[in-house]
Amino acid sequence: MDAATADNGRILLVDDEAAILRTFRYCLEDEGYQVSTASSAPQALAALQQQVFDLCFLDLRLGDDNGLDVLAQMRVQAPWMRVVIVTAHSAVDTAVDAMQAGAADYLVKPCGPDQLRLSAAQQLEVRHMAARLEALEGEVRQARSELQSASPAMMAVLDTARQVASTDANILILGESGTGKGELARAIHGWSQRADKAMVTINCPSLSADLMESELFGHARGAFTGASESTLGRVNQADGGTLFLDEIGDFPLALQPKLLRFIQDREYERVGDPVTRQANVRILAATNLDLQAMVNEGQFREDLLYRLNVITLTLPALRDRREDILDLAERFLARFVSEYARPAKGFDDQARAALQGYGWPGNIRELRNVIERASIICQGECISLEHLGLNGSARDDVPRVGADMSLEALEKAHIAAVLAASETLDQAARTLGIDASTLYRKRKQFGL
Ligand SMILES: Nc1ncnc2c1ncn2[C@@H]1O[C@H](COP(=O)(O)OP(=O)(O)OP(=O)(O)O)[C@@H](O)[C@H]1O
Repeated sequence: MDAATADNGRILLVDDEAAILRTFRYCLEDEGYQVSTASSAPQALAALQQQVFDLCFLDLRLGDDNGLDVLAQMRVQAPWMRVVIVTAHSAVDTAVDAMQAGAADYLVKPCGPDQLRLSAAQQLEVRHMAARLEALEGEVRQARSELQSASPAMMAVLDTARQVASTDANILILGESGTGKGELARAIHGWSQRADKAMVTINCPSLSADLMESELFGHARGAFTGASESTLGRVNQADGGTLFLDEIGDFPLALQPKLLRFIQDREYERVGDPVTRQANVRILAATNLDLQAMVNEGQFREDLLYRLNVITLTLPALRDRREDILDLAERFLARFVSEYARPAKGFDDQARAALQGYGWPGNIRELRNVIERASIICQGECISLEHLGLNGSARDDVPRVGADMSLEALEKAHIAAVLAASETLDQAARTLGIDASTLYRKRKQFGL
């Protein structure tokens, strides 16, 4: 017998015969459903106002009340709820009327426990499928609206992403920081056949090699000091679904062979446990680093790179998809004014021109932050230039020769500005007069 939980199904029994309510209740509770009862029409309708039900067994003969009227009110109050009419043999005609009025099915009394159980299981399956469909439609709407774009460069990336989403190919998502790599990974998972399974994200820079191994693959109890309980690991959680390795460039070099083996053979061992386990996981990875340069430097394994980048998607920087800036700004504004209950409704002409013309080195993340701040400080309906603070932040970032700053701070600011203005890392390296691997090292050193 399962424990009764709302997840299994919430059922309302409506009958004016106490004995029937009792027997039905026992039978359905034994199946693990959560059951409530009502012995009159007003009680039934009151129950619907207090709780959400997935299914109702409704006897149409309820004292003086007309069961068909009750059904009509139920359809208005809880249109998602499946209603099964329970009727005497002599009143089957009314049950047919009830089905025309929206009931899902009917049972003829006396009905045995098997019939009741079967009916409940069938109706709840339909209800759960409808709920799942609703959730999926919501996700699809969400993914569409979040990632819609009018920029040819971005549309091309989205087209490829949709096409490859349904395959099991590993995908490497490249792009500057803040371009929406995490957002795209979530959308790909949502478009894939694994959408109803988990997407598990690991943020690689946050973990050392040892911690990463046990986080990824799990560990046995006592495997190391402090391992007081066994854990299953993220790979296990992602079984059947997607594992998203964010900032893969920071994945510990020492652990890369184990990740490679897992990707190749889908096999792994927990730390401190020799049993070989399997998990069917699709890998998405993202980085803003130049992995090929890292391979050349001996910082990243080439064989792992080739496993990860079966498909590579490169997200354009925001300055290269200017068609989307105002649309994104308006969507962020709508979101934040509603979140913070602020009065702003739009942007004036100067603010629009500034948003459109700015370089956005921090990409969509920076745009989002600018709009969040503007929506909070703007007291009126129109956001203007002063609320955006774009000139101020740009001035602060510009290094001035001879200013009171260290050589290192000057170097960092100059590299950041050149990176923001360059199409590619190679171009930035050429402008700076250094080679790509030196640029890689400097970016790492300065956290750019
Ligand atoms: N198309 C979009 N629509 C709305 N918001 C977006 C979109 N793309 C990204 N964002 C938002 O911008 C911010 C940065 O996105 P995300 O974290 O996906 O970028 P990233 O490229 O993974 O950044 P990093 O490399 O720094 O991890 C997040 O707040 C995200 O919700």
